[in-house]
Amino acid sequence: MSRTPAARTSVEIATQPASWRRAAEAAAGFEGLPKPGERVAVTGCGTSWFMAQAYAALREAAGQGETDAFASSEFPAGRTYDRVVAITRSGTTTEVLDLLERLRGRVPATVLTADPKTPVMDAADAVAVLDWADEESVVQTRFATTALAFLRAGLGSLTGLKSVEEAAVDAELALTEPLPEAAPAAEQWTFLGRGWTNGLALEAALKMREAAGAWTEAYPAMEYRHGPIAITGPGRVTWVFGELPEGLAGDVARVGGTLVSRPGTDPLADLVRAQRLAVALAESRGLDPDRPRNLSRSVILAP
Ligand SMILES: N[C@@H]1[C@@H](O)[C@H](O)[C@@H](COP(=O)(O)O)O[C@@H]1O
Repeated sequence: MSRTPAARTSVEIATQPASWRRAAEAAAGFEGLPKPGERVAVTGCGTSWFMAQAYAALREAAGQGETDAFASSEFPAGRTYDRVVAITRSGTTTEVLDLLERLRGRVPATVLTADPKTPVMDAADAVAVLDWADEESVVQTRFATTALAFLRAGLGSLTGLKSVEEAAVDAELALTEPLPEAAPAAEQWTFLGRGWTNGLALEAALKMREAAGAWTEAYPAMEYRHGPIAITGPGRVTWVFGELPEGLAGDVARVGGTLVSRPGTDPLADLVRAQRLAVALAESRGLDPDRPRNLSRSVILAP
C-alpha cells in the first residue's frame, strides 16, 4: 500500500505536545544545563540554529546571563564562554562536530541530540538524549521544538511566558484549528518575531521553504517597516509570532496584505500551525515534505 505524502512529517507534528511534556520532565533532572550567571554560546545548523537563537534570547531575557547564538560554521574565533550548548538532531552534522572539536578542552559542551550512537557523544561534556523526539522525516519539526521546550523548561518559570505545559495545551488547539484562510493560496509569506520569537519566525520561514519550496522571508518585527513591507500586498501574508507591535496591523492593511497574528497563543504553539501550513502547502503543490528535493537529513561534508 502506498504511503500518503507527508505521512511521517504529519505524525511528527501531531505528537509535539506529548513530546514537549516529556521534555519538561526530563529537563528537571538534567545536570548539564547552563548555570545562572554563566556566559553561554548556543549553536547548531539549519533548524537547530534557529532553536539556538530562540533559547539564547529567552535565557538572556530571563536574566540568567549573556547568551549568544551562532550558526556552528560562524562561531567567532576570539570569544570565550563558560559553556557552549549545541543542538543537533542527527549528532553527525559536520559543522557542529568541527566546532566542538575546536572548543574541546577550553569550553565545556552540552549537547542536545536525538541519537546516542553518534560521533557528537564523544565531543560532549554533558548530553541530553531526546530520543523520543527523533524523526524519520528529513524536515525537522518535533525534535527542534522538543529541544527548545527542554531548554525553556530548564529556565524555570519566565515572566510573561506560559509554562511548557500551557504551551502544549495551546499546541493541541493549534493542531485542530483551521489554518489561516489566506493559506495555502497565498504566494508569499513574511514571518516576524521579537526577542525569542525571532528564532521561531526564521524557523517558520525555513519550514515553508524546505517542505514546500515556498517564497518566505523572516525579520524582527520592528524591521518590517524598514524594507520588508515593500513586498507586502494582495495575496501575500504577514505572520507575526507573539505580541503584535503597535501600528503593524494598520501598515499591513494599508498595502493590501493579509495579517496572521495570535497574540494569546504561546508562540511555540503558533509554530506548530506554521508547520501544518508548510505540509498543507507542500501537498497542494504535489511535494512530499518527508523527502524534500535537494535536502538531506543531515549534512556531512567530505574532509
Ligand atoms: N536539512 C537538514 C536540516 O533540516 C537540519 O535542520 C540541519 C541540522 O541538522 P542536525 O540538527 O541534525 O544537526 O541539517 C540539515 O541541513
